[in-house]
Amino acid sequence: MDQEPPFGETYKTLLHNSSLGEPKDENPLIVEECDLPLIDLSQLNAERDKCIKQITQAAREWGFFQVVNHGISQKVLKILKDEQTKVFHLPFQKKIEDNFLNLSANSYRWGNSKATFLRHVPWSEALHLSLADISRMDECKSTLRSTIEAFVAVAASLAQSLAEILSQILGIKSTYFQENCPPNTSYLRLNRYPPCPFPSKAFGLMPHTDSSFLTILYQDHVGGLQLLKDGKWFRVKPNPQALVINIGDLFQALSNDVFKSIKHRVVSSEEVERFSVAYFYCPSSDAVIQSCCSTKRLLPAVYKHFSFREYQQQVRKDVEATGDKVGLSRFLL
Ligand SMILES: O=C(O)CCC(=O)C(=O)O
Ligand SMILES: [Fe+2]
Repeated sequence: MDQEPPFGETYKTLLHNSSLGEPKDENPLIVEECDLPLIDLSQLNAERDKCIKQITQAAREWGFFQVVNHGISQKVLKILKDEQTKVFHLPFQKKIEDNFLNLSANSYRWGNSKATFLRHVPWSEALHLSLADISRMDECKSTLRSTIEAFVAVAASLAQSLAEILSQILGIKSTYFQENCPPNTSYLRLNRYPPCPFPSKAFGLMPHTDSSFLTILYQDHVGGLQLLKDGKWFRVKPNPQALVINIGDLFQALSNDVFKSIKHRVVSSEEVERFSVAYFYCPSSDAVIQSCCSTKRLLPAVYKHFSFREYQQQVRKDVEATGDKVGLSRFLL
């Protein structure tokens, strides 16, 4: 189909060599179903302390949880999925045009041109948008744009509220996120995972942690998201009413390892395409991340101070050099 990126042709050699020297999987065979903690955010009104405790506990123990009554209507989520489908179903040649949807260069991404192993090729395509880009989006895609804007407006305030809740037990001042994450410093990523003929050889998205403070994910009904907990991979069962929240590297560093940025990956289906939307709550490039050592936890800092710019540059450098991200361990003291 002319909508599909040319995975088979581009990665022919990697496919051919795929049994040779590919990096080893971490526990590839053990995949279990898991019931992520499911938190009803409407309880923040009636039983605030109990709900805050659930959120904090989930972030410590899992680094991942799901929320319902999150404020994003099912109607917005449905229109977003429909619009996302239309955009990714445009011909591949159109998607790689300069100025596609009037977005910045490299907003449309697929595969990984730097990969030297099939294991490092994400069998997926994505639109990676800085929030500042959204207002420039092509007028002829006005429904996509207005739906993204509706999603982002709620996601932004949800992200800030969750971050503020989580920061309470760390003793971080309540204005920290307001000050460091002004509007438009976060990112939105629309993902599409085409059916993959070799789901055991290539990931839809390889194991990674997110570089954000936290990520809000909306996944469709197909499934395929897995997370690594206690050395085992767990499938996250799709819940159409829920959003998935995960802690990112910046919160792990800020919390001095109290909250965990957990590795996750996507295993594609052989038969059906899958869509997801990820909102990465990020600070401005100049923001300095400094491990908090709250009065209750006088543990020495685990990480050096670093700016978000330094972190992003290091990630880019590692991905270019090896096809993979090293992440927080680069900044250990
Ligand atoms: O598609 C998914 O379920 C996960 C997406 C993801 O992890 C990401 O975009 O960073
Ligand atoms: Fe992710």
